[in-house]
Amino acid sequence: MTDKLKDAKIVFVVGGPGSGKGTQCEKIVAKYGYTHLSSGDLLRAEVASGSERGKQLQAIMQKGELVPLDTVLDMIKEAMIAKADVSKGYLIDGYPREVKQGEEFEKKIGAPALLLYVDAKAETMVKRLMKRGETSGRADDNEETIKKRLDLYYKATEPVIAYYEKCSIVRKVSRNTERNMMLQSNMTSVLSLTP
Ligand SMILES: Nc1ncnc2c1ncn2[C@H]1C[C@H](O)[C@@H](COP(=O)(O)OP(=O)(O)O)O1
Ligand SMILES: [Mg+2]
Repeated sequence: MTDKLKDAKIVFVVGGPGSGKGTQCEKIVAKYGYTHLSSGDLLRAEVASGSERGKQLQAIMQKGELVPLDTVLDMIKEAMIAKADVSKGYLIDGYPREVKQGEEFEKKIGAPALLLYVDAKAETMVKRLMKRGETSGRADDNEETIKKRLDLYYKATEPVIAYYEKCSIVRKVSRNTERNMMLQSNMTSVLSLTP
């Protein structure tokens, strides 16, 4: 455990590729002033830096596979520490991608207060990703890689939701509930500053 992050409020944001995790996070940032950290964005920044490690990451991401756990966890932890003095809490978007990632996070950083599950139909996710691919410039927004990312989501990431349901910290948000989400008292009490 890192001292600086000892009492940090942590919210995991989990959902399939193109489910709208980033959009939900932006809304929470606007309303609650949380720090948004997207594992995918952190990884893409490393790729963009042109480093040797970035090149290896790029090759993995292009195939729609998961990068090594230690790499992504180190990056998240570093980014969290960098914001520790000003952060009201953290939205960890795109992590954990598998149960093991959640367990390691808890060992090295701390336990999440909440898991926000961004639900969307497979068909919707594929449509959005194909559309995003027209302008995103992302090497993984193509039909073949999208299919692999979806398969991996159902196989490796969905079990994460069941895992955290056991401790009753999962809150589901889908298109229908989106508008009401910010009014839900359980969300508000966890996210707000008042103890
Ligand atoms: N927690 C994590 N563990 C391993 N690989 C990850 C990861 N988060 C992101 N990646 C890698 C694999 C993903 O296919 C890629 C893009 O991630 P993302 O930006 O979260 O994409 P998506 O739009 O599919 O949700 O980066
Ligand atoms: Mg994203």
